[in-house]
Amino acid sequence: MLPRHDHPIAAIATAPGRGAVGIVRVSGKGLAPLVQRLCGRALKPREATYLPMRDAQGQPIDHGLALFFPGPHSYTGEDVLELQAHGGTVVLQLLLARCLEAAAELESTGQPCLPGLRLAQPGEFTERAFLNDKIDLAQAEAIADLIDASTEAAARSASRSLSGAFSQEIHTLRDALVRLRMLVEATLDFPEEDIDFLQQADARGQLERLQQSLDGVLARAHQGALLREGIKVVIAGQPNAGKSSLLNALAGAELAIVTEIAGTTRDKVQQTIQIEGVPLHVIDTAGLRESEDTVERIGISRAWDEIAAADAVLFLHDLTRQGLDDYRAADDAIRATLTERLPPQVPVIDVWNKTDSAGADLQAEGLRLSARTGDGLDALRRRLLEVAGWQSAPEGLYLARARHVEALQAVGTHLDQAAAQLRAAGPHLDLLAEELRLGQNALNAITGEFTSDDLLGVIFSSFCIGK
Ligand SMILES: Nc1nc2c(c(=O)[nH]1)N(C=O)[C@@H](CNc1ccc(C(=O)N[C@@H](CCC(=O)O)C(=O)O)cc1)CN2
Ligand SMILES: Nc1nc2c(ncn2[C@@H]2O[C@H](COP(=O)(O)OP(=O)(O)OP(=O)(O)O)[C@@H](O)[C@H]2O)c(=O)[nH]1
Repeated sequence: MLPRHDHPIAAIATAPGRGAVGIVRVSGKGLAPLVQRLCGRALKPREATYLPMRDAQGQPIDHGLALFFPGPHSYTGEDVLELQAHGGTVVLQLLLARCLEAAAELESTGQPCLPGLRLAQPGEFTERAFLNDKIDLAQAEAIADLIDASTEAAARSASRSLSGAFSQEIHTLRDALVRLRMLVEATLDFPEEDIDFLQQADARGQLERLQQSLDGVLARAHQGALLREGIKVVIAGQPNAGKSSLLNALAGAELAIVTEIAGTTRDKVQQTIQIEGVPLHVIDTAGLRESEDTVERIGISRAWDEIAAADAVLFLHDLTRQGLDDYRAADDAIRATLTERLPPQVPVIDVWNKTDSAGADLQAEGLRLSARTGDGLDALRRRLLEVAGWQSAPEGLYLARARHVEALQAVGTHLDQAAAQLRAAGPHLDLLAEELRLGQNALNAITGEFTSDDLLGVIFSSFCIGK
């Protein structure tokens, strides 16, 4: 059996459903005979040809455009054939089936080319582009992110990553790291050169500059990841504080049910809102209180599950009730449980709601707003962005993933260890060399050099079919 990547692959490349035009795409080595069989003629490279696309009996399935990209000058780096037909589900299915059938016919006539044309798995075209060095891993991820982008800012920065802006920064870091490694390795190989040699070459200065550049890239990657992934904000508080009203006000739509009856919200309601292009996944939860009602108790237990998984918690209070002892006691109890269950780095934002109907003399710390009138919402939006760590989009931002941020943090840890060795009185040069090597590995994992097959599988399988 051939290795997976040696089989030619075929798929419908356009979104399922009706469309003006739909594309069936085939990629593999040596597709020319298949082109001949499917199109009844050879095609000029990279030129659209209008022709009938026929079934096995010679009956036309459709009339459309055929395009042949001989490898390596194609999306995947292999031969690519595109059949651009009318975008109906059945037409495209028939064309796809015809491709598989024509390949099987060629095989049965003993043609040595084109063994085992099969349906492509999700992301497999792009995976081939990666394996054939058309793009690196960060660029492949940017393709998926561009397709999935839900805001203009996300799309523009994914496009910048795709054209290599992020990869370029990684290469620059890696080049500097490799220079430093060469210096250290040379010192290891020639022990008589000893530590003076490193001092003369200003190894410490080189490492410091590298750490500074890394910090810059990390900050930008973090912003890019924020733009892609957003943060999860959970609105929590006692029943009737106005949590559902606040979600609705932030979303600008009546999503969650609002009533004056305490305990209205039973199950979580989630909405992604955007502030300056940053996606915030806001979740309204059941009001927190002691309850005998079975359904409400399940809702409250789910609320705590959501809170435990939050990046930030909006602790909502009712200004009109802040003077009541019972109310304050219940809030204190909630705060105690929040402190107990939340990791210390998760911020809790205190927000007092219903300013429109509370007296001016009331004292309360935290933000004040009215979900009803919208007063104070802008300040809350700004606070949320601040908590998310968003520093208003710098020019030329690129999209990044949490995976990239984690890898860059790992590089930082190795560089810190390396710096500690360099500063030590009797530095262990072999340990220093090892930290630098590990740092380089972590950088390589971003662009996909020496990345494990498992990780590649996870990344590409999240693509859509035909991509
Ligand atoms: N019809 C169609 N549109 C599409 C795609 C496609 O596969 N088919 N793409 C699929 O995602 C994207 C474009 N991606 C592509 C990337 C490289 C090449 C290509 O032919 N590259 C050659 C030549 C480059 C050049 O002339 O500068 C090469 O790399 O050598 C084609 C499409 C978006 N639009
Ligand atoms: N005056 C005033 N009333 C508000 C405001 N926000 C919400 N309310 C009212 O407070 C009551 C409760 O609002 P909800 O949004 O359902 O409160 P909740 O916190 O989701 O309640 P549960 O689902 O019971 O947990 C409703 O009668 C709302 O109209 C506000 O800003 N001002």
